[in-house]
Formats: sequence, structure tokens, C-alpha cells
Amino acid sequence: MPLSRQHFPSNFLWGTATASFQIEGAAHEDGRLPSIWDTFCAEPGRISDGSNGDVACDHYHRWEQDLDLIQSLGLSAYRFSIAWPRIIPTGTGAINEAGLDFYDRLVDGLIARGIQPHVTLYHWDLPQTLQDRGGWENRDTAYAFADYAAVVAARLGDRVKSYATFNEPWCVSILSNEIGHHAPGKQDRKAALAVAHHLHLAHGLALSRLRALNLTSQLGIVLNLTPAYPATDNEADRTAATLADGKGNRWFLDPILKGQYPHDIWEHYGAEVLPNVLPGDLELASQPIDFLGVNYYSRAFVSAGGKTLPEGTEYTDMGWEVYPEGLRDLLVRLHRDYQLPDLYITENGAAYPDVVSEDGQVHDGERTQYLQRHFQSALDAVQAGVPLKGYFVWSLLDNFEWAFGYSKRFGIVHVDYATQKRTVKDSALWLRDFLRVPTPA
Ligand SMILES: N=[N+]=NCCCCNC(=O)[C@@H]1[C@H]2[C@H](O)[C@@H](O)[C@H](O)[C@@H](CO)[C@@H]12
Repeated sequence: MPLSRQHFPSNFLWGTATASFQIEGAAHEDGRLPSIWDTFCAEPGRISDGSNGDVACDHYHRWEQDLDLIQSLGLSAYRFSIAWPRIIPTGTGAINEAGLDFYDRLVDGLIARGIQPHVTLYHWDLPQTLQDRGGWENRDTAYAFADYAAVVAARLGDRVKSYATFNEPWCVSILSNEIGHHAPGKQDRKAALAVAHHLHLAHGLALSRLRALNLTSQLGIVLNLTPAYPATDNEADRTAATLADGKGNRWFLDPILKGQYPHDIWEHYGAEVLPNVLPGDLELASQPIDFLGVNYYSRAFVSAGGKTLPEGTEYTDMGWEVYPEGLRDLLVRLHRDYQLPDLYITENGAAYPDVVSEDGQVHDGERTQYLQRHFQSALDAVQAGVPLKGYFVWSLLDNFEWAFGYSKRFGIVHVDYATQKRTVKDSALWLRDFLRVPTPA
């Protein structure tokens, strides 16, 4: 029997996900002030197609149509992020009621359509005014985040099924401040590790504030995790893979789930770049969470000697290897190595060079294959006893793909940016059929 929703637990949650800066547009509307991504987009050469988030998918004005799309596909959950620059536009201080009103309407619109709202409080759009004061390198920003989180949760309350504090601390710290591909585009390891620590602190501070509201919502965090595989069994490759796993995964998992930084990586980094960890920080960061969101895209194939993947390896349009087995391996490893809360796959999906065909459809067969294979891997993990409770497809819409602008399409719904026309892709039609469980006779 082909893979069916019925192979999964009956209460397994199926959803889709987006993020504020990537879809909303309306960058200068209703009181929103610039984020670090507005600034980053304005710096020549930072975005491959020279684009920005001023319009994006115009979701700020088309949100009702987009929620109808989610409902039409039979998805029961929607993960989206709140733009801090709409809520407290200068980062601290005055609250912008119009910003809260937008998300209030959005949450009610989801509930009216029988779709569970799942909120990410921070998906990279830091108010620029805070960056002007050091951004996440400045410990004060962690406290500003907790204030912002409390304002959002006080308004949206437990209409929201889950609140994730952060999306992908690795991207916010390392990709953005050591590698430099994302805003603010620094290349400074000490800065990156200070950012990572302040995100861990901010997560803890916000958790305490949200817990105090006695919400029924689940509270957690979303980490992008990339399982590292040594190219060969030799010592150099295995050591390199352990280092990659430590820097990419355990540096973020361990503070949150174990209340400590991994000792091997702490030693590897060395005193000059290590963060200033104050007493109590890691106790705050490792408070119990109700769920861990895992964003999985691919594995890391690690070779100390420059060995590459074999001919015939499949890649997505991002150049990421298609490796569904890595999802199962990752989840089984998490289950083995950590005391886990409920797990959700909060992002999984693929970019392909989609076009609208003569027949007006988008025949994205590769994406359907990608999703089918990763659903199967998720099921393998469930059957291995992993407490996996749901899966969110990245992404509902083609959208602003950060440093790649609009040149990469991750949506299960195609967006024609010239007209804002949405076209449901074949992969979404497949997903709709996958979710349509025949009612028992
Ligand atoms: N060097 N290098 N890097 C590899 C970086 C992998 C981590 N990137 C992600 O996980 C991002 C996540 C994000 O939440 C979403 O906003 C993005 O649109 C998707 C697609 O890109 C994924």
C-alpha cells in the first residue's frame, strides 16, 4: 500500500510554514519600521537578485486568500512568524497596536478555517534600532526580546497552539555573524558565539515570561539540525564529522536540553572567542520546553580530504543533497542522546526551478518525490519510537529566500511576483490527496 496518512498516528499534525519577512511585504505600512533584513537588502551585493522584502508575496494584504489556500489543501496547522518591527517598531518601548491587530485577525482567520495557529516569535527580522545598539551581541537585546514576546502572547493568548521563541539560532548566530551570508553580514566568530549565547538567554527569559501567563499553548524552540556523515571511516573524517555535528547541532541542542555547552567544542573554540556566560544563564536557557521544532533539509557529507559525493547524487536547486534517510537518522539520534519533549518537523521542503506550464499548472514532480520520501523517513522515525507529533512543509508559498531573493522557489504554491497570482503546484495537489483520508465505510 503506497504511503498514506493512515500509516501515521491519527493525531499526527500536518501543516505548512512561512515567515514574516519572506511573505508579508507592506514593509512601510501600519507603523512597521525597518528590520536588519531591510537594511541588509539595501547593501549592494548582499542579495543575489538585488531584491528586498518591500512587497514579497503581499501576504499582508492577501492573507485571507492565502489562508483559504491552506484550508483547501486540508492542512490542519499553519506555522508563521510575528514581525517584531510591527509590534514594537523601535525594539523597545512603544507598542504598535496596528501590528498586533494584523496578527490578531490572522489568528482568528485561521481558527475560523479550522487551522491551528503555530507562532514563531523571531524568524530573523530584528528591529534595526536594536542592531544600532549592538543587536544580539548586546545582552540587553535578550531582555528586549522577552518584553516583546510577552506583549505578543498577552494579545494572542492560547488561541495560538504553540509559541516557538526562535527559528534556527544557528542561522541567526553563525550564518549571520561568522559566515556572513545573512543579516547583519558580519564575519566574526567571537561576535557569532556571543549572539548564540544571548539567543539561548533570550529563549530562557521569554519562556519564563510566557509561563507566567499560564497559557495552554505549547512553548518551545525551532532548531535547524544537519546530521554529519564522515565520507569514509577513517579517523580524520570521523573527527571532522564530530566537529561539524558539535558546531552545527550540539552547540544549540545542549544549552537548551542539557543546560551546558558541549565540552569538546568549548575547548575547540578557545578562550578568545568564547561567550561570557553569567551564573544562571544556562539554567534559564534549559528550562523545560513542551516541544522541540526540527528544521531538516539535508545532511552534511564531511570529508577531511576533500572527497565529494558520487556521480548521480540528487540535489535541490539550493545545491543541497536530497537525503531523506538523514531525517530518520537525525530523529533517532535525538531520541537516543537527549531527554526529548514532543518533536515536530517544523520545516522540510525543497527548492526547484518551477515554471507555470502551457496548461497553467506547475508540474513539480521532483518536489512531490522529495516530500514523499521525507514523509516515509518521518514515519520510519515514528515507528522507531521517536515522539514525533507533526510535520510542516516549507513552504506554503514561493517567497523571499533570504540571500537568494526570489530566485529560489520553495513553495507548494507558485507565486507570480509580477501579478501576485497564486498557482497550486502539483505537489500541493498530491499533498491534498495524501491528506484526504477516506472516511471509514
Ligand atoms: N551556508 N549554509 N547553509 C545552509 C543553511 C541551512 C539552514 N537554512 C535553513 O534551514 C533555512 C530555513 C529558514 O527557516 C527558512 O526561512 C528558509 O527559507 C529555509 C530555506 O532556506 C530554511
